[in-house]
Amino acid sequence: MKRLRRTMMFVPASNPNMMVNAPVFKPDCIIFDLEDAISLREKDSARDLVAEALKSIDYSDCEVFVRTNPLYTPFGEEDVRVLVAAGLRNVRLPMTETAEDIINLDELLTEIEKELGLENGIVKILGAIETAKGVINAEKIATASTRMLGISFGAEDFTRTIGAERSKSGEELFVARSKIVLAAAAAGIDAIDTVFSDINDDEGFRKETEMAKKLGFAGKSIIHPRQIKIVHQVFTPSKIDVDNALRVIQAIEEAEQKGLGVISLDGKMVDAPVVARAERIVRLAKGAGII
Ligand SMILES: CC(C)(COP(=O)(O)OP(=O)(O)OC[C@H]1O[C@@H](n2cnc3c(N)ncnc32)[C@H](O)[C@@H]1OP(=O)(O)O)[C@@H](O)C(=O)NCCC(=O)NCCSC(=O)C[C@@](O)(CC(=O)O)C(=O)O
Ligand SMILES: [Mg+2]
Repeated sequence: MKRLRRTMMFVPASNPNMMVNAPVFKPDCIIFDLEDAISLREKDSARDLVAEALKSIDYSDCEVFVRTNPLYTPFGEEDVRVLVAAGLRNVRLPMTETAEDIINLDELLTEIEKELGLENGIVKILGAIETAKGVINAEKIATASTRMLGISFGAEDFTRTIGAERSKSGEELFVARSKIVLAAAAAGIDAIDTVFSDINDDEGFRKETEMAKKLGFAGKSIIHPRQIKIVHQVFTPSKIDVDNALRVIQAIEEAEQKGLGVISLDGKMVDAPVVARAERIVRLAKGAGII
């Protein structure tokens, strides 16, 4: 079954306490961060900490990613080499701006997999798009490698690159968000929305999360455990949604037996796209364990 990626929680890779506790909060995914949350002085020790954590802590209830440093920095290649050897299977590549950025990582992973005797392609990539150039190239990035499992949006860096202030209403992000969702959908991979930095503003966070869901994102990057519940509430179908979806599927199955492809249910047309949406809701509900 397709994995749920409603929450991707950043955990600074210099904080052993947070690294140990992160799975207890049950985010769908954990991202150990070696990039912006780690100072230059700590880059090597943080990488070693992640390697140790991957080898010794059971993260099996969460999907684990590492946000490595970009490959154009002195740390990126070493991050990937050391951590794949320690068991990492998902790389979140920051500041992805072109298809070449992904292709370079793909080639490095191919080389490392060969050296370690791993199956070719076992390590997957999530490309983090967080610049104007990255947004413009989103379609090419999303299809640059068969390893791609998603693309994410990073609004903090993005607003910096376009010279805008980040607002809570998010008008300055609308086009970029939609472009990322479209690129991911066309490539058949997940789109993950950006972080919301004001940990204490639950109402603002919920609004932004609801908007991300409406736009078509599969989930949201987060920075604090208290944001998990809100995202899971928003991205998990409600009981009413699930009941309606099950009724739609049952109604269309009965109709098909009578040779009908389109019917009406409670005064609303039910045809193939409506059924496909209902099936998606059931899949999400099953993934979330509520069916
Ligand atoms: C903000 C704060 C310091 C607050 O900490 P505080 O300790 O004051 O919080 P408290 O409320 O006291 O925590 C209560 C209990 O929860 C534990 N706890 C808290 N947070 C936890 C956590 N994340 N994981 C596990 N455990 C956690 C804590 O250890 C404590 O446990 P305990 O002591 O046992 O009670 C902390 O959350 C934190 O560091 N967050 C991650 C920050 C980060 O990684 N930023 C970089 C990624 S974004 C970026 O780069 C932008 C981007 O690139 C994005 C893109 O591209 O997508 C772009 O451009 O947009
Ligand atoms: Mg960033």
